[in-house]
Amino acid sequence: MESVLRVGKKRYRVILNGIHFSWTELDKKNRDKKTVSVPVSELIGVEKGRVEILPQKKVEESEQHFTVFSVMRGSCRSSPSGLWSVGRTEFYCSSRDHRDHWVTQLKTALAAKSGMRPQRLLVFINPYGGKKKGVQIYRTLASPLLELAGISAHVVVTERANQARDHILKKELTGFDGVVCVGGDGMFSELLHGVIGRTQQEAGLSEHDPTVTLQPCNLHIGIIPAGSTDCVCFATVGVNDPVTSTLHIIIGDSQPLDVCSVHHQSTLVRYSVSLVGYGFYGDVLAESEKHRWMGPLRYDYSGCVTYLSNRSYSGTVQFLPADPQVSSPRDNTRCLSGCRVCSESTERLFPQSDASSHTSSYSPSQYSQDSSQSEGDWVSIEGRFKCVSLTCMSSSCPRSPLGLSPAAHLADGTGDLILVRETHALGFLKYLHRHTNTEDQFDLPFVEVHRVRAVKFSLPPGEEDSEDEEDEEKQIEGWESKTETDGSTHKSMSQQHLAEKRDERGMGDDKKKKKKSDFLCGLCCSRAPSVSVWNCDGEILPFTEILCRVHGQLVRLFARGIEDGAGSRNCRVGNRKCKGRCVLHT
Ligand SMILES: Nc1ncnc2c1ncn2[C@@H]1O[C@H](COP(=O)(O)OP(=O)(O)OP(=O)(O)O)[C@@H](O)[C@H]1O
Ligand SMILES: CCCCCCCCCCCCC/C=C/[C@@H](O)[C@H](CO)NC(=O)CCCCC
Ligand SMILES: [Ca+2]
Repeated sequence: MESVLRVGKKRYRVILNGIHFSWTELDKKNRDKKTVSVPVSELIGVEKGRVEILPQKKVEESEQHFTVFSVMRGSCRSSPSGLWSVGRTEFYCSSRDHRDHWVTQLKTALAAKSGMRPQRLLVFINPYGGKKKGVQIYRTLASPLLELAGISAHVVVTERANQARDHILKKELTGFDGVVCVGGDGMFSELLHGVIGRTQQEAGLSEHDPTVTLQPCNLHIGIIPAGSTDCVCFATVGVNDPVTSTLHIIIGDSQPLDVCSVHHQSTLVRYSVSLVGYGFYGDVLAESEKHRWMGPLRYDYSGCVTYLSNRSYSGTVQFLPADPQVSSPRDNTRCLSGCRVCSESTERLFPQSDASSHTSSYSPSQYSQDSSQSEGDWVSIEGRFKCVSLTCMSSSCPRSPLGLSPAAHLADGTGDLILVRETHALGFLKYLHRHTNTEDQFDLPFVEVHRVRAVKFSLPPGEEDSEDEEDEEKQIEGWESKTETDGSTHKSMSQQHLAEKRDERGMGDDKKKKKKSDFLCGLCCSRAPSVSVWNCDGEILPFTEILCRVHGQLVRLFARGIEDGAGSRNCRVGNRKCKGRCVLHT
C-alpha cells in the first residue's frame, strides 16, 4: 500500500509492504530526503486518532489521524547501546475512509506477525524486589505497552518467596505463551526453576541425574528488571530498562540460554545461568545477607569487608574442557545478537531439528539434543584459590559492563571456569578492578580461565561435607520455601543461617565463641574459616562439594542478545546498517 500522507505539516510518501513500513519526506531535494523505515516485526500497534501511551494514555479523537507505535533504538543521542523506546508517529489522511483503510492494512500486517509474538502471558511481580517498585514499574511502563500490542496478561503479585516457581510447577499453563517476572535475578531464578522443572516433569525426565539430557523448554521467559543487580537482564539485553524489556517481549524476540545444573551427590541442588562462585563471591553474598537492610548497597559494603578479610580456600577443581576449535574465553570476541558461535552451536546441540526455527519466536520445536559427544577426559587442578567461578554467560551487569567473562557466549553449550589462585591482596584488587574497565582480567599470572562443559569441586581430605550438616541444611532449605509474607526478611533468615553454619563449620569449637567479631578478625588470616560457600546466582548453596553441568540452550528468553552498536548511532534497515543517516537518528 502506498499513499501521500501528512506528518505534522510535511508531506510524506508512506509505503507498507510485507516487510517494512516506511515514510519519506516529499518536497525535499533528493540528497536531503529523509526516510524512516520500520520493519513490520518492530511495529507495536496502531490506533485511530492522535494517541499517546506513555507516560499516560491520552486519546484525542480525530477522524483523519492514526498513530503508529514502533520500536525505536535509543531515546536520544547519548542513550546507552541497547536502550529501546517507543517511537510514536501521527499520520494525517485525506479522509476518514482513507484513514480506516490504512489502519486496517497496518493491523493486518501486525496480525501476520501474531504467530511470532506472544498473545497471552503469565506475569509475576515481586513487590519487594530491588527498590520495591515492581508493581509501579509494571502498571506504568509495561502494562500499557502490552495492552497496546493486544497482549493479554494474567498478573500475580507474589505474597511469598517461591510462589512463582510453585505456580509454574503445579498450575494449569495451557494457553500461556510465556512467563514474565517483574523483579531481580532471584525472581528470574524462580521462573527458571519452574519452567525447567515443569518441562522435565512433562517429559518424564529426572532432573537429579547429571548425565540426563534435559528437555529444552518451549515456554519463554521474560524479565522486566526491577531488582538489585538484574544481571541476567543486562547480559541478555544490554541494558536494565523496563520499557526495552517489554518491547522485546512484545515483538516475540527469542534468545536461547545455557543453563548449568548444580548437583550434590545424586541430587539436583539448583540451576544457574549467571554465577556459580566459591570463595570471594560466596563470601560477599554470605556477608551481604547480614546487611540486607542496606538494600543494593549491601554488596558494595560486603565486597569491601570480604576483600579486607583476604581469604583463600583449598580445594580440587576438575573440569571437562569444551572443544578448543570452536571458541576460547580469551579470543577477544563478544557474543552479540545473531552470534555465529551460538548459531553454530544450535546445529551441533540439536542436529536433527531445523536450526532456522531457533531464531524466531516461541514456535515449538522438536528438540533432541546430541548426546553422542564422548565425555572426554577430566582435567584436575588442586590448590588454594581466592575464588572459583563458573559462568554460562558473560554475567555483565552495571557494576561490570563486560562481565566476569567478556567473551563467554549465551547459548554455546559451555561455561567459563575462572580460577583465581591465592595471591597478595593488591594483586586480587587488580583482578577485581579489571572487571570495571576494559583491561583483560585474565592477563594476570595467578588467574586462569577454561571453557568447559562440566565442573566438579571437592574439598581436601577431612573438610568434606558432613551428612548430618547436610540434613540440617536441607531442612533449612525446606523451611525457606514455606509461605512467607515479609519480603524483606525471607532470604536473610535462611541465608544468614546457612552463612553462620558455614562459619561455625569452618572455625571449629573455640573459634565459634568469637564468631561475632569474626569479620573484623578476618583481617588476621589465622582465624579465617577454611571452607567457603557457593554463590549460585545470588543464593547460597547448602553444599560445598558439587558437580556442575552445562545444558546448552535449555531455556529461551524474550530477548535477542546485545545488539552490535545499537543505540543512537546505528539503526538496522533489514540487515544493513543505516550508518546514522536514518531520521530516527539524525
Ligand atoms: N512476595 C514475596 N515476599 C518475599 N520474598 C519474595 C516475594 N516474591 C519473591 N520473593 C523472593 O525475593 C527474592 C529477591 O527478589 P528479586 O530477585 O526480585 O529482588 P532483588 O532485590 O534483586 O533481590 P536480590 O537481592 O536477589 O538481587 C527472590 O529470591 C524471590 O524468591
Ligand atoms: C576495586 C573495584 C572492585 C569492583 C569489583 C566489581 C566486581 C564485579 C563483578 C560482577 C560479578 C557479577 C556476578 C553476578 C552475580 C549474580 O548472579 C548474583 C545475582 O544477582 N549477584 C550476586 O551474587 C551479588 C554479589 C555480587 C558480588 C560482586
Ligand atoms: Ca555459554
